[in-house]
Amino acid sequence: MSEKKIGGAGLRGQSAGETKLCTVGQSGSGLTYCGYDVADLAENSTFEEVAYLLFNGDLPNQAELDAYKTEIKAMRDLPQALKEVLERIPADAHPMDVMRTGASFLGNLEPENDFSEERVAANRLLAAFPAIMTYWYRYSHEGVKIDCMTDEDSLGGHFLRLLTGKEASEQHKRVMDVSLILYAEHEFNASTFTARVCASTLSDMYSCITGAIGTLRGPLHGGANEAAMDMIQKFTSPADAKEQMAGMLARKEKIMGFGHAVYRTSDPRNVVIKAWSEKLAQENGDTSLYDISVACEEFMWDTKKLFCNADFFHASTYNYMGIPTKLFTPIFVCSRLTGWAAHVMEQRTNNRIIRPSADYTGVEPRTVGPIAER
Ligand SMILES: CC(=O)SCCNC(=O)CCNC(=O)[C@H](O)C(C)(C)COP(=O)(O)OP(=O)(O)OC[C@H]1O[C@@H](n2cnc3c(N)ncnc32)[C@H](O)[C@@H]1OP(=O)(O)O
Ligand SMILES: O=C([O-])CC(=O)C(=O)O
Repeated sequence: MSEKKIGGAGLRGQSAGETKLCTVGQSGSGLTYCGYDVADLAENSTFEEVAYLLFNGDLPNQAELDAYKTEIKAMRDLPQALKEVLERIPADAHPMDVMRTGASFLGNLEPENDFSEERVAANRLLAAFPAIMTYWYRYSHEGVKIDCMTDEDSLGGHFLRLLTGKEASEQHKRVMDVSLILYAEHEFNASTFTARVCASTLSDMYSCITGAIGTLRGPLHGGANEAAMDMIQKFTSPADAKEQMAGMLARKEKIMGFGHAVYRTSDPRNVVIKAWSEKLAQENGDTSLYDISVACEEFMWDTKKLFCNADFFHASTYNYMGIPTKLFTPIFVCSRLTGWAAHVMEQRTNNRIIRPSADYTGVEPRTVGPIAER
């Protein structure tokens, strides 16, 4: 096997375009959406305000926010044909495949006919994703056909109610809101770049989002929150976590939820979600999952100088809220839809088809010989 190329591989460090939406790692570790620090947004805004910000470039005033929330609340239900498709997807399907099919099928029923409908398509997906995920989950796992409309004020609260059929606590609703804010946007990450490449061919919003979901699914990207949960659940104590992780590193296994393509010393989303994980652990009374997670964080920093990315403490946070592990990455979809759609709209305002070049490393030119002589 030839030696792995690190330098320019994966387009690392290269600018592939301009954006007004986000900066990542500009001061080493910072993250801003349209000029606002993500920690400020997580403390002082709601996910709906962030969605509005990404789609419009500015935070809404109260009247604008009220109107926006009313608009997307009315779009939460699913068409009957989509419910029937979701009912046919087996319980052991990957929930990200369900999200991909849900987005794609909705695009058949309610296509974006031209770019003047891009906001409607984006808002429709935003409003419908929680029901796409939970309608399939509860039908396939519990045999229940849920009512996809709720009176919940926030998208996070709406999702939690669809998942359990009961109203979640104010604390859990707020944690979900913060989580959706943290995951909303991240510049030219792999899934967003996929969406922009698709948009650059002048394709429709649903195709861009469907492609982005497929890209987010992988464990090196959004799938890491689920993979991190699978890992920490196997550890019996902080000491066991350190011992097992040492073995994983010796076997050159990737530790999910650690490291980043852009940040070098920390991911600013980690400190926010870690604090919520700790609060939920205390509320729960059993802090062992949080303690194990902290041991993992210490071990990875001490041995490899690798830090937790946004995904790692999301695992324990969601687990403390009783969310099934297989829904972790689909929740990421519900949030990142805002970033993806905003990038699609931005790409369309100043478009040139994205088509880079490749350095050829294949065989020298040759001719096709007769098949009997090959
Ligand atoms: C929301 C998100 O999408 S955040 C990212 C979520 N993904 C994960 O948590 C998966 C685990 N992490 C990784 O695989 C990587 O750190 C990535 C994909 C996030 C970034 O990849 P890169 O930019 O190539 O990482 P970077 O250049 O810093 O790392 C180089 C070396 O560091 C080591 N390294 C980086 N991350 C890890 C890790 N989590 N575990 C073990 N070793 C690691 C590896 O030795 C890697 O060498 P390799 O190419 O032989 O695997
Ligand atoms: O930026 C990246 O490469 C991955 C990431 O953290 C994200 O998409 O949130």
